[in-house]
Amino acid sequence: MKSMTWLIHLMRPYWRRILLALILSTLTITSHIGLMTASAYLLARAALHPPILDLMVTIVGVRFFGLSRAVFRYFERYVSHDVTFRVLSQIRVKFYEGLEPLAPARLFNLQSGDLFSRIVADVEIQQNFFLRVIMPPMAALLVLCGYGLFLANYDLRFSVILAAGFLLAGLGIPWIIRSLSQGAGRRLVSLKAELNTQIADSLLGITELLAYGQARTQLNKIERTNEKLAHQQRRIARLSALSSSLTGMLANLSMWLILVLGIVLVEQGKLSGVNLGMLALGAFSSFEALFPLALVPHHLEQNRAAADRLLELIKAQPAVTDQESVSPEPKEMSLAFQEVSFRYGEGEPWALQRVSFRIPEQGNLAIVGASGSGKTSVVNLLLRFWEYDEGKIDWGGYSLRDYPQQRIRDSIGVVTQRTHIFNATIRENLLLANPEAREEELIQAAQKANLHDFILSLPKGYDSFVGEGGFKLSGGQRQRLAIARVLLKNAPVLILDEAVEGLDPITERAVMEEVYQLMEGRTTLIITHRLSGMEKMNEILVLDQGQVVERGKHNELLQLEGFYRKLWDNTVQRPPLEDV
Ligand SMILES: Nc1ncnc2c1ncn2[C@@H]1O[C@H](COP(=O)(O)OP(=O)(O)OP(=O)(O)O)[C@@H](O)[C@H]1O
Repeated sequence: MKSMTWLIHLMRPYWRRILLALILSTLTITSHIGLMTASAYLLARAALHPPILDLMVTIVGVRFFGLSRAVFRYFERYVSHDVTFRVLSQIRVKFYEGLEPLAPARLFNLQSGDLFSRIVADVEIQQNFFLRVIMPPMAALLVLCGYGLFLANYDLRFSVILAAGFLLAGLGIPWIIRSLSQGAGRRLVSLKAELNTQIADSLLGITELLAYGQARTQLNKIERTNEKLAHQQRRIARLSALSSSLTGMLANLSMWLILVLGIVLVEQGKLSGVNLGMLALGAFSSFEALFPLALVPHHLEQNRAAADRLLELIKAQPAVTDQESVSPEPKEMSLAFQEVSFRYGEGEPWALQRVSFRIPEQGNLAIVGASGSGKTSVVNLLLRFWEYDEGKIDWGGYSLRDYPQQRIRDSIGVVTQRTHIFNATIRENLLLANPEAREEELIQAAQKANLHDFILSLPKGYDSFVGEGGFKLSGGQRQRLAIARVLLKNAPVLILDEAVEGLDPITERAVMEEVYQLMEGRTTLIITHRLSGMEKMNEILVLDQGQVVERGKHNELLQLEGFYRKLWDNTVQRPPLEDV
């Protein structure tokens, strides 16, 4: 129910347009009724051969209703779709507003296909809410009142027959269809989401599927889900056809009942014979308002299921929330962890336990350790993606929690192993870090990152497209682009999280040289499990299972003959770059 209240709340600002759409929809059906009644009356009168002038008003009426039906239909479609698309854009805005604070912590649990399905399909479904759920019953009610009153002018029993037909077709048939559909609407929504998830997953992993010869198996899985979806869609199509026939039958029945009653009244001299066809055909055509009603419960169910999925996400509690207090100004660009403990969720193992370190302004620190030891978790906390459970993180003399998240992120430049390159030009990818950067600054950053010459060698230089995920760039070029971004951002704090992971040894060392230059004048945290260049670091922290097991300088740690020594011995030692 909450989700329906949410949707209605979003529609409230457009109540004038909604009212107009409703009036236009009622007028369209009224014109249809008018056309049928006027035509039937005209035929009946014409059969009596009256003077042509007596028929003029009716002839004009037939022409008028014939035209007005088309005109009202046009404007009704225009206004109702305009309202629908306005509401859809509101939903999208609200959804993105709700989604943003959840990134990345709360979104990790969702598969990309599922998220995509919510963003696109679940939002799109809401276009049915006004067009197929709210408007049809209201228009039907107005038509019943209008034509019922018209019939009551001749005999109240006509109105009773019409009301009974409307009740059966407007409530009885939807009830039957709802019972027969047995939650098909909800299943359709979840099957579509499942199909999207499977397709997205398969596309992302297409290389692995091909390499392991599993493409056919995955395709079969998709086909099975697709078949289940098609089965549900066929069921809905059958029910839709059934509902149309039942409504048509009731329309005919009501028409016949009105006709029979009319004949009796004509025989009793209480009704003129020329009105007979008009009243019966008018009743028949008024059922046009009832055809969409049978599927209202089905659409409502789909809307609720999709809106529930949207609300589930945007009403989720963000992992980190900004405090109300005014943001302090850091006294200096230093960073300190004091006995910090953290885990990703209640009941999960500790990712960090009582970790302490301090990086003075413009100082540097490296955190090394085996895979899964908690290195990236340190970065996640510093960037305020997650909230730490115990201890204190201090930034420039104040608790990290005192700063708004954006304030912290504005001061940090990050180069990670998975630098995301957007499907745009090199220029646009660079400007992401500083949209105001001038051309000279752009070139300077690219030169310092050793990327400028490569960019110039491309046919369109800085305006060359790099493809989705930067597939036209090599691993080294991608990391250099990330370094150029950090240079452009010119942030006082630098975090390098496995920045050279996945690069060949020569490129790794070349990129590392650029990274070390980047460190100058910046407070730097390097996360790595490769130990080349560690002798340049002021302090090295060795993490194992979330705990600091060793700390000190490179040579001191080697002499300890402990964990670091083991890591060092297992790392292939490479000669300096000049010797390569
Ligand atoms: N989003 C998450 N939800 C739950 N647990 C997580 C999440 N991310 C990491 N972990 C767990 O936290 C622990 C520390 O992970 P972390 O990514 O910090 O290690 P790491 O040292 O950076 O590893 P790697 O070098 O492989 O990147 C691991 O046991 C990991 O399984």
